[in-house]
Amino acid sequence: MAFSLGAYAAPLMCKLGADLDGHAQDAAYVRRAADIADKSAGFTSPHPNFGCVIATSTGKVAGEGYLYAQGTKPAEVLAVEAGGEWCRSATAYLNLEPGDCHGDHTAVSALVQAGITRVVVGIRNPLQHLRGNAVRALRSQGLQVHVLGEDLQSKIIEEARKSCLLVNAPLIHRATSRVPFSVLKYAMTLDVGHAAWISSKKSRDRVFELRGRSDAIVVGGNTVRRDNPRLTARHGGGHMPMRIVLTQSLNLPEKANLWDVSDVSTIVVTQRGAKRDFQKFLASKGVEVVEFDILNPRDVMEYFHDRGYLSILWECGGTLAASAISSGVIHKVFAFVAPKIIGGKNAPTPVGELGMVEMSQALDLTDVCYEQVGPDMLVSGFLQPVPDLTPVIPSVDETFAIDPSVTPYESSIISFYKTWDPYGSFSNFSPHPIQMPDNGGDYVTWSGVEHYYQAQKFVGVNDPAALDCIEKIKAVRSPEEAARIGRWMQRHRPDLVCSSAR
Ligand SMILES: NC(=O)C1=CN([C@@H]2O[C@H](COP(=O)(O)OP(=O)(O)OC[C@H]3O[C@@H](n4cnc5c(N)ncnc54)[C@H](OP(=O)(O)O)[C@@H]3O)[C@@H](O)[C@H]2O)C=CC1
Ligand SMILES: Nc1c(N[C@@H]2O[C@H](COP(=O)(O)O)[C@@H](O)[C@H]2O)[nH]c(=O)[nH]c1=O
Repeated sequence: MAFSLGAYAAPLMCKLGADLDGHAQDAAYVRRAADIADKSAGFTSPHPNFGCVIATSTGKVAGEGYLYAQGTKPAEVLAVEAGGEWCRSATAYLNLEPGDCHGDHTAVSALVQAGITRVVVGIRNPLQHLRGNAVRALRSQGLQVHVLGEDLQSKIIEEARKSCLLVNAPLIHRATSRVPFSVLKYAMTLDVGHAAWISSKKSRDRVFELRGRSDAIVVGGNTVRRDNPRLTARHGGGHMPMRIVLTQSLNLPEKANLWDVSDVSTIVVTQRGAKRDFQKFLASKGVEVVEFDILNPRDVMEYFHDRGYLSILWECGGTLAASAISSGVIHKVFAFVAPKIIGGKNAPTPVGELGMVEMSQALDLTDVCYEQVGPDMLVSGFLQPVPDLTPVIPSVDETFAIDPSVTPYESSIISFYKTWDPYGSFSNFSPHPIQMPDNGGDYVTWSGVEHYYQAQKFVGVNDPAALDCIEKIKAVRSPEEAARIGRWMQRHRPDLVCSSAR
């Protein structure tokens, strides 16, 4: 049996719980696929989180894998590599119907070639142009495909399906609402949302993790003026989100931690025409400024959706939080509640004025979780439930397997900013290897365009550090990692950047 061991693919010959049968077994393995899929949240963005568990006919797990980062091997490929010969006549459990960024149905081919005979799919792909394609392709190859909620229905199956919806909530919300998935996070005492440090060190470590799962963090002008935050994910080696400041006045200090963009970028979003000189000052610091005619959270979020952002963490104060909630752009809330009371007649609230007067108008959270983090309680829940994308059509007839609730893409616009877009294979981040000539004219294979692009910044520079950087870029598995190394080096060692790339 040829097992290829790796951190993201594991051969296992154990049972998930004793004597699982029927729906219970299907549900348990799909949940497992969802659990491992979640391990790489943040790194996979803008891709969804994919997990695959392969179980033999006797219910033993032969192999499993999850997508480590965008552009790396699909979960299904890792799982069949780990399972080897044990995959013959086995069942593959997927939390999400595979997409097809390679244009060649890599995940489907891997399952078919490994001899898998049955596939259980947690949820269909929420993206219209991918939806139903892999299910149809697998069925056309003679595999039995069961989609939870369509071909399998019971309480336990419904719970497993829910775990699949939750693990890819950002993608599903983004696909249906056309704004990035937004999480509002705040810390409060038992009575108020004070400005000073409220939550414990453990809670703050948890915040770093939350930051690492997000594409960007949003704060308002007051928070920059009063807290001078850094908004970095300081949990070691994790994904670093961008920082976004929303300010109408642009009345911001010249000295601020957010203007240090050597490790991570900052975008300031403001009202058109605001303080032109300060805009120039920010630009000179490497901070991007974006102007809006009228600054409101919905327009800003639609803009960041179009720039390809998947998930946003709002760490603002109550004024902006209320405005964002009222605009309907906040999907989930994380409230850290510290067991302290500070009182105060004019004490700030974590969410400002929403115009509600009666408790019957209060917004209810759904799928609420309570978790003790050190001395604090973390209460989280959805302000907008994860949309249910189950098609109403029977899954046997795949011809009409298109979700009518997802707005069709404008036919005149070709979208390829992100790899999951309909023309995503044109994206720099698409996982297609390319061959390019080196200095001697010999063709060298690069993992993708982004790898090649980043490395070109340092080509021809007579310094061992430049060569070392090129080799590092070449070696990493994902385009995102290549981009991170290239951008980091460009900021920290501009002297290593060749003149044509400056
Ligand atoms: N307990 C906690 O978890 C947190 C507490 N805080 C505290 O909160 C205080 C700041 O609170 P607060 O002023 O509410 O928060 P913010 O500064 O986060 O948000 C308000 C500011 O956002 C800008 N803004 C841009 N667009 C809008 C809009 N459409 N609606 C509302 N504001 C918009 C304005 O900036 P401008 O004035 O520049 O135009 C406005 O003053 C600080 O003392 C900070 O310490 C902050 C974050 C978390
Ligand atoms: N006060 C408060 C928070 N405040 C948030 O954290 C920001 C500071 O981030 P940084 O500069 O990166 O450490 C601050 O501006 C505000 O958005 N967060 C919490 O987890 N707990 C707390 O008690």
